[in-house]
Amino acid sequence: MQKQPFTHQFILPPQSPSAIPIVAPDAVASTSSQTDTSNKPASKPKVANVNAKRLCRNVIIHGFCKFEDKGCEFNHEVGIKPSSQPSPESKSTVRIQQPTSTSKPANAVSTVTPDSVNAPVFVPTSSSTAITQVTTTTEGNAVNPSASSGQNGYSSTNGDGSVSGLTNSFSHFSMTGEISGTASPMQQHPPMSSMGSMSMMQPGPVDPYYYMGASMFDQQPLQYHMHARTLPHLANLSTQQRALQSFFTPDQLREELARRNENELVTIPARELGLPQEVDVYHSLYPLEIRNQPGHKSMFFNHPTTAYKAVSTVDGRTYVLYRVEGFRLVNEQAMASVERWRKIRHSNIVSIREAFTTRAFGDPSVIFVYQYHPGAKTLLSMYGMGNRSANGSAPTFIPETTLWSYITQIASAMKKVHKAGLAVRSIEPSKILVTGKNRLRINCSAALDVLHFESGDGTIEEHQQEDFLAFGKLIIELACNIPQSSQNLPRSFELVSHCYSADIKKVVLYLLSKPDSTKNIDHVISLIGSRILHEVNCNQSYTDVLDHELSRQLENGRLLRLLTKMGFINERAEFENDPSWSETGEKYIIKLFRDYVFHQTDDNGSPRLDNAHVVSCLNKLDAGVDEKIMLTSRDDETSVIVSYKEAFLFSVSNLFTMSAELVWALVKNNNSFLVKRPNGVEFTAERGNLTNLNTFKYSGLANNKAVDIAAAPRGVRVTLKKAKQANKPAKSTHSYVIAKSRRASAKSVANLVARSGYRADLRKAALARASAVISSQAPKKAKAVRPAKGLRAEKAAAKQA
Ligand SMILES: Nc1ncnc2c1ncn2[C@@H]1O[C@H](COP(=O)(O)OP(=O)(O)OP(=O)(O)O)[C@@H](O)[C@H]1O
Repeated sequence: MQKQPFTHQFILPPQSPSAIPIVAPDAVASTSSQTDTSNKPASKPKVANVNAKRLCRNVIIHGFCKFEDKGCEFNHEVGIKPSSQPSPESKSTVRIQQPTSTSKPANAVSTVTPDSVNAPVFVPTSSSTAITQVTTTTEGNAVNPSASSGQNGYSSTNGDGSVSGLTNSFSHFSMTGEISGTASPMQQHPPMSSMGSMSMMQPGPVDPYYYMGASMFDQQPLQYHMHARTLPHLANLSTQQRALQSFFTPDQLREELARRNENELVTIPARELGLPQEVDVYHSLYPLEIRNQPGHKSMFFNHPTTAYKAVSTVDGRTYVLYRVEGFRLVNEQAMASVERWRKIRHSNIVSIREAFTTRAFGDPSVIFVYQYHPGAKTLLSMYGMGNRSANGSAPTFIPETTLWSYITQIASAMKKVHKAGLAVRSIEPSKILVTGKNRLRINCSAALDVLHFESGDGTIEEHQQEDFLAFGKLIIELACNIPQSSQNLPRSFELVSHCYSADIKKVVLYLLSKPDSTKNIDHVISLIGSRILHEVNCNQSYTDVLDHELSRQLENGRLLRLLTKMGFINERAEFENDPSWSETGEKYIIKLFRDYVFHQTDDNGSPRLDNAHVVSCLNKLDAGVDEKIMLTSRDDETSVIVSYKEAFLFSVSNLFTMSAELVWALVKNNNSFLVKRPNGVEFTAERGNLTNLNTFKYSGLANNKAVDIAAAPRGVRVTLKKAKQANKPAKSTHSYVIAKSRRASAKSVANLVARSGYRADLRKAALARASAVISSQAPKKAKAVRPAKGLRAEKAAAKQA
């Protein structure tokens, strides 16, 4: 059966809620009606009944009626408006006037149901086709995806947004196969043809997108690829979405680390503070606390003391100098205990570096040098024990888990010290530092051993027993959070029993019990028991958190390396006149890629600061994905389509074509082969370095031509670097195995390295290395053992017997 030719009339089934029947304007309708009428067979009998005026349901549903010529009594004249006698179905349909070139549907928007926005969105049949169209525009204006919408191939609407303009713009996407050139399979069997067979829409020359509704084309299409959507509120993020902050270190941790850095870096010219410029090898002294009363005696040292932060000229690190003022050290032997303390490494002890006497402050002073923990506070200042006695404020109780954590840490430190045959002697709220969340470190180790050496105030065992008492008092003071609370023990125990579990009291009672030779730290640890496990668990969980943070920073490091690489390559002064960096060279792509990543602009030419775009581009570059992007020059004259993979390869190859001097400048202090010796000599273990010295001449990493000599299963293997294949690791070297006599091998090595003009400057080093390798392969001579005589012979005989 022959299908009805396409007309301007669509009558869609009323059952479909989103269907929009489109009716031709009256003029057209009447014309077509007349035409249809004229074409009607004259013999067709006029049906006098009512049905003759009603539109056939087949026409409504299918667009035609196969019984039209077989006696169907309904009206098949689709051009005639059935409004004269509307069918029940037609009442529910929404009608849109078809726009003509002269009349724009002013009320079209208002008559269209909201569902009409669900009309299919325009999708070009092939992106590459679209891009080719765009890039080879006859006006010579290559189009940047980030350029204005007028050039993006989507909006060739007239300034007034008229539909005629739109029809033209889409004409080359027509599905009728009428476009020039070979029709794609898609065009030969357009999807709409199947719709046509359903009589929803007939295939024909009319733009199939027309019915999408004129109102959709009145506005400029949004550039979805240009504008990142605003993220939903933090509370509404779905599982795959992440807030921007989640890519970086949490604020609290960052703040803490930044504060520590600041503490470490802060400095004031020593002269302003009336301090010496240098004390021994330390400079940039900065007092860690301001003393209001000069000559204030420390309760602990029983001497005026001051703590300074200072930088060592030896290793550039920051340390704390504890100055005990006006102390004359008579016996040099006193310093011996410092050596023993230096060997103690424990996470809850501030390690001591050295101690010395000085007159740099104008008086005889003893200086103890300790590791610096930026931002550390003493337990005393942290819990305000000292201040509270003055202002009488109520004590705040330390949570029991925190108290157990403190007890565990101090017990652990004591165990280490006692095991080393020393006594802590500084378990005091003013000498215990808090260096992180609930992290304690016992400070001022060795100080009393040195200062009280002369007076000989007791044995190590006695001091260890004192440690137990000091520990017990500390727990009482922390638990009650009242200074000197250990002096009123019955009252303090009452308070402790009231606020904490009985286990704490048990530990304190043991610690404060009469000194006894059987009293030891192991017993204290057994009393702490399972609390230690809790502490270990907490610490490991915290380590996991920090590990996680570290791994995220690792990703940042990777991206930074990529950025650094691009930074090294782009806009180098020495490439200014290099033709391979011209506007057409392959290296130019890296420049364009940089612009694509960082210098995108919006329609108004304002910079787009889209972090997600930058991170995504760099990740794709790093992974070398095949996705293609169009890079456009700043003057819009050149457009290149490359994949991330190609861009990655260009960037790598260009990095390797950097000058050897530049590579050396980059790697000389930062490479994984470096072996630094304490005496200042730097060795390196990279291949291609004949002397293993970290110098430019011998560097196997930096030099384009380098020689490596190593032992082969037989003879020596000489490997030469191929300068031209530097960016292809598999092909970048050439190896020769020389298995000859020592002299002949030396000659061959010299020929390879020097006579060919490869690296004459390495001749001597190459010969020395080859000789050493050959020597190492020579069979070892058995040592002639002297026969034993005399006493030795007798001893040997006795041994054997
Ligand atoms: N190793 C260190 N790292 C960082 N800061 C430290 C270190 N040692 C001490 N401090 C800081 O120096 C300041 C002074 O320490 P000091 O031991 O003199 O405390 P103090 O309360 O004044 O005791 P005292 O009453 O005995 O003088 C403290 O605020 C402490 O935070």
